[in-house]
Amino acid sequence: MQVMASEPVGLGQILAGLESEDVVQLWHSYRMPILLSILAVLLSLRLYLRLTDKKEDLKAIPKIYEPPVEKQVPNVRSTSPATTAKPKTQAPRRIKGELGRKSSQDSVNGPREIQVYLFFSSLTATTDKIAHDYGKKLEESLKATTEDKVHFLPPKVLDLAEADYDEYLITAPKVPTRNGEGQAELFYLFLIPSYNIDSINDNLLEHLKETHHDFRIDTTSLSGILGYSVFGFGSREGWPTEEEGYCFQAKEVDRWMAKLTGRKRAFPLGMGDVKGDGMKRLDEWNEGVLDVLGLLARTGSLGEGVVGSGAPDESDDEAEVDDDDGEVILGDGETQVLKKKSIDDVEDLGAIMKSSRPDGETPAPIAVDFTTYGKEKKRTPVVTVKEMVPKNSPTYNSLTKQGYSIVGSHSGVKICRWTKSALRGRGSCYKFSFYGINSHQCMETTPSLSCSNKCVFCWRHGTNPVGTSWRWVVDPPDLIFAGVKENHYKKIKMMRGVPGVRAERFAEAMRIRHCALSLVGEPIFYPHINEFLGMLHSERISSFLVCNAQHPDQLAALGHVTQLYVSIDASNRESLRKIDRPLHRDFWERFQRCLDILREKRFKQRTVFRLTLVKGFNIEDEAEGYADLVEKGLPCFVEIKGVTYCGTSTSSNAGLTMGNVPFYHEVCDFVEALNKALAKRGLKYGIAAEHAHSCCILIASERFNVDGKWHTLIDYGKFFNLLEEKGPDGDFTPEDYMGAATPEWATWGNGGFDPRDQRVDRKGRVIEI
Ligand SMILES: Cc1cc2nc3c(=O)[nH]c(=O)nc-3n(C[C@H](O)[C@H](O)[C@H](O)COP(=O)(O)O)c2cc1C
Ligand code: SF4
Repeated sequence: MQVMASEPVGLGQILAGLESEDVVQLWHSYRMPILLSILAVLLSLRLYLRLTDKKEDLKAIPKIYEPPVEKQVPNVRSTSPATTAKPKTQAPRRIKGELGRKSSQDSVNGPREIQVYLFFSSLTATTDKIAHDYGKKLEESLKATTEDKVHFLPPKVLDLAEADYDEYLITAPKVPTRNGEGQAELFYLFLIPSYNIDSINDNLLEHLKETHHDFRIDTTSLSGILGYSVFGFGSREGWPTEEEGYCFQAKEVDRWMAKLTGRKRAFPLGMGDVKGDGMKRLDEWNEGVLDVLGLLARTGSLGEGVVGSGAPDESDDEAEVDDDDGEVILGDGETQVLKKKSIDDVEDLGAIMKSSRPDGETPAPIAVDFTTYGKEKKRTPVVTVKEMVPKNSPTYNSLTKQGYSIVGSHSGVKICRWTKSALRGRGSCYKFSFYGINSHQCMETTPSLSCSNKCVFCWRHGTNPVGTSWRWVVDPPDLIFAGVKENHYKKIKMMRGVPGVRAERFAEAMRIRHCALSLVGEPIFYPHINEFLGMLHSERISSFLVCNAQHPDQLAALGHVTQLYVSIDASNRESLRKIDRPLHRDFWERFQRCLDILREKRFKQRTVFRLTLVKGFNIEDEAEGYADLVEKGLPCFVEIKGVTYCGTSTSSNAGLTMGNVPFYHEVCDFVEALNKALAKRGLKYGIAAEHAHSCCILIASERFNVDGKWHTLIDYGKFFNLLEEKGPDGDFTPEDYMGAATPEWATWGNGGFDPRDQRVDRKGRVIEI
């Protein structure tokens, strides 16, 4: 074999050309360099592996134990030896809050102990004195609240000018229980006057803000406390409104505490004018705070709706709550919420109702003609067939998901959008402007979720049963009355932790004064509606009842209500058929009879026509037709309202789009045309009031115009007195309980927004008016 040194030859070629002797020969000649090269390669490989060793063994064989987790340090800013002695880590540690914990008490022996801290600031000593007096009063009240399993330690009153923020306002301090075996749970109260000059409040706010933004600390580092509440003092003399700075620093403290505690606002921010209602407001706030502390003592939780309570329906996120509720209004001022589609149409519902029976059977229900409830007819006992909204039915699930509480088997209650808005001082519904109804004291309910129409503008036909006769179990009125009240109050209480809720309105809301029987369904469908009304009135709760002009016998048999509405959704037969999609074949005749009954009742009841305007359905060229209907029924009032579109499947199924929603100026034009048409007929009516915010205008009979002034408000006290004196069928007229003059700001041309409140847009931003 020849190896050509001058040409580069491949190892393969060389080996291929070798005989076995050649190989031996080659080995003898080159074995030393070969062996040395192999050794060098092995040594370099070993060296390389050692240098690049990354403990890959973790991947292959997981460790069977974890190193002990470093214990939490309570106070990162503290310089105490206990803190500095802790082992340090390279990266900054995060101090964590304890959101969602039910009880922070570690003690296993003895009762739980709760320590209330009352923080205050004071420049001119007023709050200093109030805080110390209040501290003593609180101590007495808490003694009474103390239960076997819970002990309230005497409250500690702390001046924010002296208190160590690091100790109390970074993380919850560890306060040993009396037997030293555990830790007390903490509750914070703040009494904060506001100053538009530099003061201790600025330090406090700066501290809260810094703590929230400190990257080493959990953003909710104070979530270890049970809850907090703030009360602010200010002076309306110098700072008349909140926009002008009234109690502005208390609001700020409340806001930052909400962030730091993970929204554990146990009771809404209270505010009081030091030269006016200050002490009264403080008392109201104190009552609320005591209620919550009582609840904490009994249950260890802040109650439903408050974050940290662990309840499924904890209040919304601070930021989210500032947004619009996501509620949609269709048809009228009453809140009708539909966020999610559940059932597409009423036809589905029939099938669902059938299939929802536990036994899967579909018995032929015996229809009970509820129209036998008329005065002259004998009441037929109602045959129990099945429940209208059984607990396991999709209807039930759908309604409860939308925020309804179902009471018994056919009644519902829901806190309306305006009630929430009024609680937050963001405006009441048009019924406040027109009739003096306090929205935050109004309960919206129905004793019958079922209805006999499928109105295009009403989303409700998508989720609740329909029928022309009552075919269901009938719940007794006392069960419904107790149930709706209980659920209404429960829902109001859930607003406690919502930002912006005003303490005084919250306190007032715990007394229902009005009931709007118009939520969903047809209230007079319920066979015991008169008994139910009697219960409302016996507690001096006013009744605004809305019916759909399809049940003349029930209408005729109805006793006194504070205000009686009939929905007038169209001015002629064809239009009514298209818009209301009634189930009754003789719907037009029923409608006409209802108008006749209303005419007869006009000197006994405050009768109202409610018109809901839907562009393309019932506005165009119908002013004259509506005027004819007014001439027939001669109602005391005509409420005209533009439909509000929600964009849900149900409304779009009904062929409704945003294009069907009239602008406010279009509603105004219509109202003026109707007013002219009424005058043309010699009818004595006039445009009395408006609530532009909800696109609603009121035409009133001149019976309610005294000396050139409209008197659309109601004297509720008088109404109840008359009712008590004369009974539900007694002889008294709407004029007998006519209230004071309609406030100037609510009259036609003045917008109608309650000047006490602040107007906000859908994102909660203040609207300048
Ligand atoms: C210098 C000064 C500035 C004030 N600024 C405001 C203010 O901006 N907004 C407000 O509502 N009240 C304001 N007030 C009213 C105080 O909040 C109110 O008088 C309070 O009760 C004072 O409490 P104190 O006596 O404990 O300091 C101010 C009072 C003072 C003396
Ligand atoms: S009347 Fe009552 S229930 Fe109806 S919208 Fe007004 S506040 Fe709500």
